[in-house]
Amino acid sequence: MDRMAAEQQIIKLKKRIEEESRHYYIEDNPQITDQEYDQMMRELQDLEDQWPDMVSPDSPTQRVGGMPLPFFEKIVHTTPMLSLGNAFDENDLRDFDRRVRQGLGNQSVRYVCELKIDGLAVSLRYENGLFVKGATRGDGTTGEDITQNLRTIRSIPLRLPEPITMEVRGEAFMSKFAFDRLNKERAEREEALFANPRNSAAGSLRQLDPKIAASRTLSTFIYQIGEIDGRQIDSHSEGLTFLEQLGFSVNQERRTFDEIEEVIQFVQSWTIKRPELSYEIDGMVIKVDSFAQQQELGFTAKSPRWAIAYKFPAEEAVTQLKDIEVS
Ligand SMILES: NC(=O)c1cnc(OC2CCCC2)nc1N
Repeated sequence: MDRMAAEQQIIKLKKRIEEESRHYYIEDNPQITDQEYDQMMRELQDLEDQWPDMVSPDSPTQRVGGMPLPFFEKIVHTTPMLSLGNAFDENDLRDFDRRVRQGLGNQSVRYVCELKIDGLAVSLRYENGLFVKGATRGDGTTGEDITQNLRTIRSIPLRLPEPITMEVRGEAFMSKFAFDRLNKERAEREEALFANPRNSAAGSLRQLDPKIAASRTLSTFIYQIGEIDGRQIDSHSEGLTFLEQLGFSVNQERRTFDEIEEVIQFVQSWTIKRPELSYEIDGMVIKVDSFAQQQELGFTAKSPRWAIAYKFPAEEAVTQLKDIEVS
C-alpha cells in the first residue's frame, strides 16, 4: 500500500472506530462484535507502525499513554469547581424553592433534576476540538492533572466533531458490575478490596501508571459546561443537549419541572428505583434551568444559590470489607 492509500485507510479506520466506540460506550448499543472492533484496531495500529508520522493524538491507539508519572502536576481551574449545598428532606427542598423564588422576585422558575452520580468530579479541557487536559476537582480551585488517565476512558472523546475550545465538568465512575468484577479479581490475588465503586474510581484515576487506569473499566457522565468560546447557550438543559450532540456521555434520566412539588415526587420515585441502576447515585441535583436566573441568584461563599443536592438516606450500613488502595 502506498503512502496516499495508507493515509486514506487510517482516516477511514479512525472514523469507523470512533463511530463504533460511541455506539458501544456512549449509547450502550454495539453495532459490531468485539472481534471486528479488535480487528480494526489491529489494522490501524499496523498502519501507524508503518507510517509513524501519520499518528495523531486523537487516534484511538493513543488512549493508553506512555510511562508512569513520578507525580501529578497541579492545575488551577479556569472557573472554580463548586461544591453543592445539601437538602436532606422534602422541607429542605421547599426552603430551597422559597429562597430561589424570593431571589428572583417571584418570576416563574424551571428546575432541572439530575441523578447525583456517586463518583469523582473531573474537569475536561478541549482546545480547537482536541482533548488537551483533564483534572480532578481537588479543593475546587486547584486539582491534579490526570489527563493521561482520563484519556483511557473510552466515553471521553479525544476529538469533538467541531473545533471548539471549552471546558466541561462531569463525574467519572465505575459501574456496579465493573466494581464487583474488579473486587473479585483482587480477592483472587489476595489484594485489599475497594469498599465501594466511588473509591475504586478514585483509586483508579489516582494511579500514576496509565496502563493500570486503562485496565479499570471507568465511565463518565458529563453534566456541566464551564467556559465555552463564543456559542450562545441560554439554559442548563440546552447545554446538556449540546453536550450530547458533541458526543459526550450525558445521563438520560434528567427531567425538568416547573413546581417543587413535582421535583419532590421525582426525587421520591428515584429513592425507590435507585437499586435498579447499573451505577451508584447518592441523591439528586436540582438546578435552576435558566442561565440568566442562575446569574441573578449568584453564589454563596462556596456554593451556587441556584442548585442544591438532595441526599438520599444512607442505605442500611452493610459491613464492607475495609479497603486501602495499594499503590
Ligand atoms: N455528581 C453529580 O452527578 C453532579 C454533581 N454536580 C452537579 O452540578 C454542580 C456542578 C456545579 C454546580 C452544580 N451536577 C451533577 N449531576
